[in-house]
Amino acid sequence: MLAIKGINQFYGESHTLWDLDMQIPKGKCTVLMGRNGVGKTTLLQCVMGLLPIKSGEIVLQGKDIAPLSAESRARHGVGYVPQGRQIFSTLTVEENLQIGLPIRAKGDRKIPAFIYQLFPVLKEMLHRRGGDLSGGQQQQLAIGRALVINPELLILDEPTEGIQPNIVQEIGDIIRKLNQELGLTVLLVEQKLPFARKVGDHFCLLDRGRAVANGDMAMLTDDLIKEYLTV
Ligand SMILES: Nc1ncnc2c1ncn2[C@@H]1O[C@H](COP(=O)(O)OP(=O)(O)OP(=O)(O)O)[C@@H](O)[C@H]1O
Repeated sequence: MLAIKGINQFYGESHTLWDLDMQIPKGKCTVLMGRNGVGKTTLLQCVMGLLPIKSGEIVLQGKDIAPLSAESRARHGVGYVPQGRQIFSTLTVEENLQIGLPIRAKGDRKIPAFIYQLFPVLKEMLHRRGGDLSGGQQQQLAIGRALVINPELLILDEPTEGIQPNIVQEIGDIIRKLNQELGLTVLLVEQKLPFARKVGDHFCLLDRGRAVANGDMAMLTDDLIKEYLTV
């Protein structure tokens, strides 16, 4: 689905991603893992076109999208749930959802009903301000907003960060459902190992801006965890 080929990224003089290769298999849920500061968010932002890369390719279904704008990448079917959710707190739930509508085909610019079926709370709170929602509700809104563009690839940056445990499980169930029932390919950053194991089919490990290991989730051994994840 997505092949990241030899990308290098810099913040000014600071070389952050190094010759990074990664494969995100179609129809699978891939969990991107690594300690704080290894470059996970930077990588997702490069894929989304929110940060420039110095070299390399980002190939989505056979096409290099690296030269394209962020908006154009969304039009190619890449949905994004950013770290910290980035809900517009003074806009209503409905207005937050409407942000993705211009990406949809002309004549079909309405919020798809399945989003309210997945997240009934959004329907109930349609006219409330985003800032009035709880953390868990805001995360549901952020996922719902990303789904408005009908993505084929959904990218989520730490969707469980700062969320109550009972809602974490709900978010996990929804990610599985999007992946298994609606067929979305999912790439998510996750720090919590039990959650990663529960929702992920596949893992990729980053260490200091380099991809160091990947494979089926069952291959995430204690040795790898000790070397690249344990703080
Ligand atoms: N805007 C920026 N300017 C300069 N350096 C940055 C910037 N954003 C991140 N960095 C640095 O780039 C490196 C990678 O950061 P990044 O946020 O991608 O890591 P991460 O793995 O997502 O970490 P976390 O798990 O804490 O979110 C870190 O050393 C960080 O300090």
